[in-house]
Amino acid sequence: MAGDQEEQQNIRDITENRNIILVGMMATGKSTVGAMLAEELGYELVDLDAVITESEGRSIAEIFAAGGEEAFRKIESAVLKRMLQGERRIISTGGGAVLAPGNAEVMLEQGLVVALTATEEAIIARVSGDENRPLLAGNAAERVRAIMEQRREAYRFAHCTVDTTELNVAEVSQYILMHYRA
Ligand SMILES: Nc1ncnc2c1ncn2[C@@H]1O[C@H](COP(=O)(O)OP(=O)(O)OP(=O)(O)O)[C@@H](O)[C@H]1O
Ligand SMILES: O=C(O)C1=C[C@@H](O)[C@@H](O)[C@H](O)C1
Ligand SMILES: [Mg+2]
Repeated sequence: MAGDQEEQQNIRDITENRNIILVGMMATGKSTVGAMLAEELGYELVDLDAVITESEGRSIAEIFAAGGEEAFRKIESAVLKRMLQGERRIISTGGGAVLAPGNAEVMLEQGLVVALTATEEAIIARVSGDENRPLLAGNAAERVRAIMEQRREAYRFAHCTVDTTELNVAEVSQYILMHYRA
């Protein structure tokens, strides 16, 4: 292959096999959009919360109940780093996977990092009636507001950001694919 062509092929190989890593607040759609992207691209879907639950043999609520948030974050960081060692993966992280020091840097190295956002109102509506998020126990709307305030800067490190408030899941996926293929 001539030099130029070879370089072009290398660039294509790198970009085409790159992981896509979805970060963002709870209920911005990381799991749902991740599943659609994996289907579209024929990539492996890695839903971090699901991998943690499976490898621990316990629910997220049980992990929080036994060791608190700190114990959960340790497990989450270890699983995240393990899952990032691969390619052609769609990695839907949990909402707090960006919090532990160093995780953001590893994500940026290992793929295209896309932050999903939504307004407080949209998030509160999407989590209503869902009991599976220990950090939202009690008054879920209050907890969403407090956590969003705490994490105001936490998702800014991403390569790009998509506001999902007015988009459906298919529209969010298409938008990400456009960025990925660009
Ligand atoms: N763009 C969207 N428009 C409307 N509803 C959505 C959208 N994206 C996701 N939802 C709905 O919001 C709920 C939460 O979505 P999902 O579980 O994908 O969020 P998540 O970001 O993975 O949350 P978590 O951080 O807790 O894992 C689901 O009921 C899903 O169908
Ligand atoms: O935002 C968070 O901190 C969390 C989000 C979920 O995906 C789970 O990872 C867990 O409930 C914690
Ligand atoms: Mg999820």
